[in-house]
Amino acid sequence: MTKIVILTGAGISAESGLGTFRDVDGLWTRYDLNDVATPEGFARDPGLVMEFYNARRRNAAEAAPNPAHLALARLEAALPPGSVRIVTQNVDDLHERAGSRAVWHMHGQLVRARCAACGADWAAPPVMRAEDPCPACGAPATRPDIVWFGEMPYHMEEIWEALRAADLFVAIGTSGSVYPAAAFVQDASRAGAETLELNLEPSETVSDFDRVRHGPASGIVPVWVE
Ligand SMILES: CC(C)NC(=O)[C@H](Cc1c[nH]c2ccccc12)NC(=O)[C@H](CCCC/N=C(/NCCC(=O)O)S[C@H]1O[C@H](COP(=O)(O)OP(=O)(O)OC[C@H]2O[C@@H](n3cnc4c(N)ncnc43)[C@H](O)[C@@H]2O)[C@@H](O)[C@H]1O)NC(=O)OCc1ccccc1
Repeated sequence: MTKIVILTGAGISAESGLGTFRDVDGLWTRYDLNDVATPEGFARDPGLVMEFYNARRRNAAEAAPNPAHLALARLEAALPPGSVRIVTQNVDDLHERAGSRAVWHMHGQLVRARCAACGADWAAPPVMRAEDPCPACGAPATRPDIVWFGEMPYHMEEIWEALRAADLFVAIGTSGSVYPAAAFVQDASRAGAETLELNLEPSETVSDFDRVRHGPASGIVPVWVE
């Protein structure tokens, strides 16, 4: 059974109307990531951070999966169970809303909340406030269930195991500028996997890939899947 690991980034959700980070008018051109995507920024101004993620949660809820998300869900359904694994850096839920099941959110999810005191997590209400009490321990220490810079990504042991067992590694809509995700192509190559980049333009790690196809995800991903 061919094992396929697919890494996705903000580019796959761009055509669903969710801004990317580093493109023209990307999120990091409008917000300082040190203020809104670090534990230090959250400690300094939790209200600003909650506002930032409440707005992104609202945008994601109003967005819809595009043909790239739908094609990946079709691929998973067409192959034997366990053949396709999506590892996404995205915090939106468009993969699941497209029908994908085998999805690891290595940087967390907008639809989840977490307690900064006891670590419990629960389904996030549309609007969250830092002083909201934790349903498990009662502490007024709510934060978005998002992995910020300087924090350990989720599912790392399972991800590395999947990369070691992969026959094919595909990266879709990611600039290859944030680690450890940007090193996955090398991890997969080292383990003998074939590697393919599907992106609007060459990423920062394009030279690490065996094959590349450049163009909008909603066009090139369905063609690759068919
Ligand atoms: C800035 C960078 C240099 N810094 C890091 O990488 C840091 C530090 C670091 C660690 N190791 C290093 C090694 C070297 C240098 C630095 C480091 N990494 C960390 O802090 C990580 C944690 C990082 C996670 C931060 N949280 C995010 N997101 C959640 C928040 C939120 O979403 O608000 S990162 C965030 O930016 C990342 C990059 O974004 P992309 O998704 O790639 O989006 P981008 O805008 O950059 O690019 C979009 C691409 O799409 C393309 N595109 C656009 N439109 C389309 C289209 N229509 N179709 C197709 N493609 C399209 C564009 O051409 C472009 O190429 C994503 O991961 C995204 O999740 N933690 C950690 O390292 O812990 C310890 C550790 C170490 C080893 C092993 C285990 C643990």
